[in-house]
Amino acid sequence: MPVERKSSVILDQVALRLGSADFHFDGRIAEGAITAIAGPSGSGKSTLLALIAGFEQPDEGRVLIGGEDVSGLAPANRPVSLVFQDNNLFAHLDLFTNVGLGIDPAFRLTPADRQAVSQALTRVGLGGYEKRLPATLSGGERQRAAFARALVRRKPVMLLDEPFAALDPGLRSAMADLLLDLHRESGQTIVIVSHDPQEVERLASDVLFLEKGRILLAASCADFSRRRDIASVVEFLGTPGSGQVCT
Ligand SMILES: Nc1ncnc2c1ncn2[C@@H]1O[C@H](COP(=O)(O)OP(=O)(O)OP(=O)(O)O)[C@@H](O)[C@H]1O
Repeated sequence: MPVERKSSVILDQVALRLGSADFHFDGRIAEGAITAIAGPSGSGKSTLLALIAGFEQPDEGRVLIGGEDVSGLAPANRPVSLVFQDNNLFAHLDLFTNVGLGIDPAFRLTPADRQAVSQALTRVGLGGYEKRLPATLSGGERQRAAFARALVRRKPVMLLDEPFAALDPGLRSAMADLLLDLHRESGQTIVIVSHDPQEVERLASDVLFLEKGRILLAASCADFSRRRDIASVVEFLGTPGSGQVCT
C-alpha cells in the first residue's frame, strides 16, 4: 500500500463564486513537495493560489495549512510567502527595504536579518541593487526582487504564480535551479503555477491540473506527463516525444 504523504495544504470542499466564474476545489497538496498548478487560461490557477494565500475567502468549505483551519485568517497571518505575477513591490522603497519587509513588516531587522536580505538579493542576481527603486528595474529584475522577498520569509509554504514568466530563457533556467536548491535546503512546501510543461516537469513532483474552476486531475508529475486520454492535458503537454522528462 502506498504510504500517504502528509498534506500541508488541504482544500476541503472549497466553493467560491466571482462574478460569473464558479470554483469548486477539493484536494490536497503534499507537505514538502513541489506541486505545480497547471491548466488552461482561465481555469482558476491564480484563484486557487489566492484562496490558499487568503486574498479570496471561500463561500463554502475550508482551507487548512499544516492541519490548521486558516479560512478566517488574513493573508499576513497565514504561514505562506508569495511571489505573484504583479510583484507588489512598494514603489517608494528601495530594494533592500522591500525585501527586508518580507522578514518584518515593521522593518525591525537584526544584523542577521540584514545579512539574510543581502544574501537573498545576491542569490537572485541582484547584489549591489540594494538602493535601487523598483521603477528603475526591468520587469524581470522586479520579479527576482519579489522572489528574494519570499526567500527571506522562510514560511512553511511558498506560493508562486508564474514567477519566472517575464525572464528570458537563461535567467528562467537559473531561477528554476535556485528554486530547486532552496527546496533542497528548506524542505518547504512549494506551489507553483506554470504554463510551461518543461518547467512543470523540471520542478514539480506533483501536479494539480485545473479545468473550468475544478481540479480535473491530481497526479504525480510522471503520471501526469504520460496522460494522453484527457484532451486539455494533451494540449498542455504538447506533442508526445517532445523530450519532456520529470525529474
Ligand atoms: N474578481 C473576479 N470577478 C469576476 N471574475 C473573476 C474574478 N477573478 C477571476 N475571475 C474569472 O475567473 C476565471 C479564472 O481566473 P484565474 O485568474 O484564476 O485563471 P487562471 O487559470 O489563473 O488564468 P491565466 O492562466 O489566464 O492566468 C477567469 O475567467 C476570470 O475572468
